[in-house]
Amino acid sequence: MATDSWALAVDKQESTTDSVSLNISLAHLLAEFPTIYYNRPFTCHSCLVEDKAAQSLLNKMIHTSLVNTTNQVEVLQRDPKSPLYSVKTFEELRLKDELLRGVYDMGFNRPSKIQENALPMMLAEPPQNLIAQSQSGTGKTAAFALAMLSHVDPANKWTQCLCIAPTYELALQTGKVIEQMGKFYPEVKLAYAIRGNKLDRGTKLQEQIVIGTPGTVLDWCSKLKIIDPKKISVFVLDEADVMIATQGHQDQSIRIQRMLPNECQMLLFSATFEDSVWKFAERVVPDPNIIKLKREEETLDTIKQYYVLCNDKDEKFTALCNIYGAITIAQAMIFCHTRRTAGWLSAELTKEGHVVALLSGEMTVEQRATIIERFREGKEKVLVTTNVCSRGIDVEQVSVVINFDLPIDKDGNADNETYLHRIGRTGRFGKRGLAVNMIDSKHSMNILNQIEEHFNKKINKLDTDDLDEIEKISN
Ligand SMILES: Nc1ncnc2c1ncn2[C@@H]1O[C@H](COP(=O)(O)OP(=O)(O)OP(=O)(O)O)[C@@H](O)[C@H]1O
Repeated sequence: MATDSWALAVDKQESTTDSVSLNISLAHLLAEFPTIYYNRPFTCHSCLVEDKAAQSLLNKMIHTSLVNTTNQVEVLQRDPKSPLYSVKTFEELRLKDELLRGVYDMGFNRPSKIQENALPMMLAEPPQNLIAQSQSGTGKTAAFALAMLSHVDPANKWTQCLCIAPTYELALQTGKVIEQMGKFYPEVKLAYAIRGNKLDRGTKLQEQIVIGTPGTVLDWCSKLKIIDPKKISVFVLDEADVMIATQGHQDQSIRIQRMLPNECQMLLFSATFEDSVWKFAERVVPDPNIIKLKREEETLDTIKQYYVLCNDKDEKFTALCNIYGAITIAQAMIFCHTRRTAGWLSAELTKEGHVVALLSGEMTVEQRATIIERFREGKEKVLVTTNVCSRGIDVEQVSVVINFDLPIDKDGNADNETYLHRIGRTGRFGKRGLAVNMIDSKHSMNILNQIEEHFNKKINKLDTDDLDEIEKISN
């Protein structure tokens, strides 16, 4: 599976890196492994389509503030009779001063929706197990980072909290949050259980919190006996949906969990909750409380959709220029099927004087995050991209979306879900939008018809040679 190849590539790369000493900060790690973290290009186009790990990382990098939703949190308590606590302030949690300072220093004024319920459960005595699901950017990482930091006893020089993440990069991102939040609590130390961080068998780890990938954590707990799993009181499994995409990681996570004491608190987080995640969660988290925050549904209701008939890509480009000539477009996203078309189109648009950003498959996650960030800040007005690059990314202020090529799945049929994601708006951002689909063959017309049928919405024809007609669509 594609995700496996990503994981394998990471594993391979990690295994070829030199060993580093422990007690290292994130900055130190990045300095040690710059090529892994920043410079690794994506090599396999098809891998990208499925690559949940890369998508997760990209989302983490671009979500520099909370994603707000109007949906209500659903809470299922293990013991429905026990009172349900939720908090509106961090003070109510009676955190240690050092941690409260850390939280405020990160600019958090009040708990996020998911944190309102999750934090009291995670900090309760006796400890409670939790399965929590909410989309990226809703505050899950910050929540369990705070829970781990609150639970450790800094006087005890052994590992008490263990957190596993699917990839090296995701582990580093989470470690960064723990380091930031624990900034005023220097007695608590963090170690990274990732390949390359080689330790001798029998070394006794003094760091109270360990974050790492399943393979290395398993080695440290069993083969190398660096961590005593019986002394772990909090176990966090992050990004469960990404984790289970790799069978090896799933098995390793379960083996780690089996070594922990019964009274250890188990916490599992996931951005999505398909059946497979649920089955896995039930295996690793006994008697859980469950918190779910639904993603806001996207709809096509406020979007005006059109199609344009052309003969080839040059005509599509002319049609695009005509649209630009007739209406004022604040910001547009243009989707192409291949990297090659995207490259060609962005070059052509640049020649026409547009300030264009190109998101392309060979870019690193870091480069992609920078481009998305710039576009979100309005530094570029046009973003040309392939679907692969933009999956899962919300750029809400875009008012015009052009499907230079329609989205198709691997069998060549209409990819309705992707169409909705490109064009749809959530209730919150229900402002009117405009979508134009470029049709250049019988096949693409057929795709368009499939899309119309699926959403039961008619898509009207637009004559881009008629400037008056184009002007009308922007009103
Ligand atoms: N209570 C809060 N107040 C303000 N900002 C917050 C709060 N909690 C988290 N954030 C910020 O919101 C962003 C998203 O939070 P976080 O990374 O914890 O979400 P997440 O659900 O774990 O997302 P992902 O699944 O992508 O890791 C981060 O920039 C984080 O610093």
